Amino acid sequence: MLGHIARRLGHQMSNGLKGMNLPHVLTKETHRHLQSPFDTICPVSMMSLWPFSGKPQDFSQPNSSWSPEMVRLYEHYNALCDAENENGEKKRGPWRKLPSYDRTIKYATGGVHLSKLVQAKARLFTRCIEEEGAAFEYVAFLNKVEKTCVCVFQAGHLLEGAPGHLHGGAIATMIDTVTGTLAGYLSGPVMTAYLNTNYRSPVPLGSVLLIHCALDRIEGKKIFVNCKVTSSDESKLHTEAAALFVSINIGPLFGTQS
Ligand SMILES: CCCCCCCC/C=C\CCCCCCCC(=O)SCCNC(=O)CCNC(=O)[C@H](O)C(C)(C)COP(=O)(O)OP(=O)(O)OC[C@H]1O[C@@H](n2cnc3c(N)ncnc32)[C@H](O)[C@@H]1OP(=O)(O)O
Repeated sequence: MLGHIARRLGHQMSNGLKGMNLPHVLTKETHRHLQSPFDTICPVSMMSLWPFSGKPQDFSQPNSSWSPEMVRLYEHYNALCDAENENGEKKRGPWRKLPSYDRTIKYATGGVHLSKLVQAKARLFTRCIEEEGAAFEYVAFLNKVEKTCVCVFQAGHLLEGAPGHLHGGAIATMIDTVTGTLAGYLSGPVMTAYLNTNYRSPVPLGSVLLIHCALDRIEGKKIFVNCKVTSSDESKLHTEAAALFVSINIGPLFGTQS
């Protein structure tokens, strides 16, 4: 039910919202799935789930803080999104650029325990610093066929850990985000159960990195994803990780019991 909505949302997000009337889709989907007599979350079907006042800002578009290497890699993966067939005609390939917003769903409040103020001010952690280039600059691409995701990440000056180097928590945050996005795309709403991270070599602050994630396997509601973080030319391994995501019921995220 809500899983279906979220999965559809994930698909639409990965399609870049092109040509979509999302408020309409969300309302239609929500109505379609929440009007069962068994649903206890009637209020959700009454409200718009569209979280943004106007057109949402996609924070994974190039901005003036992006280094030439960041732009080069963005353009490289972006070009893979439009493949050509044998006649030289443009067709959609397996790659999709994923848009990135500073919130996902307005009414995914995080639970009834949150105050209205916290709900109103909540932002996705990786998109909470407004100064361009200061923290997490990233863009992710999904390969639907291979069930992989690659993220180009430029680590800003506010993410320092050891002097001059990237904080391990910032690296783990990005791995969680990209592996979680892949798991969420494949299985609908999930939460991280574990994220085992091995830091192999330090990352100079300001570096551009590649985060490669791939699905290992799905066992029931468990989604296992592996991840490697390398330098932008892939010659240096910085971090390896293995993550387990578990499919969840998103009712509690809407402040309901189901
Ligand atoms: C909605 C839209 C979707 C669209 C998607 C695309 C859009 C993308 C947009 C934006 C991208 C942003 C992406 C950000 C991603 C960030 C994610 C986070 O950081 S989440 C925060 C940190 N995580 C927690 O706080 C969890 C806390 N833990 C829990 O809530 C529970 O423990 C949970 C949900 C993980 C599991 O609880 P249970 O009650 O549902 O399930 P049980 O029965 O305990 O476990 C199920 C199976 O998993 C195993 N399991 C659970 N935890 C395990 C563990 N730590 N290690 C090993 N196995 C574990 C169990 O042994 C069991 O296995 P057996 O079915 O018996 O084979």
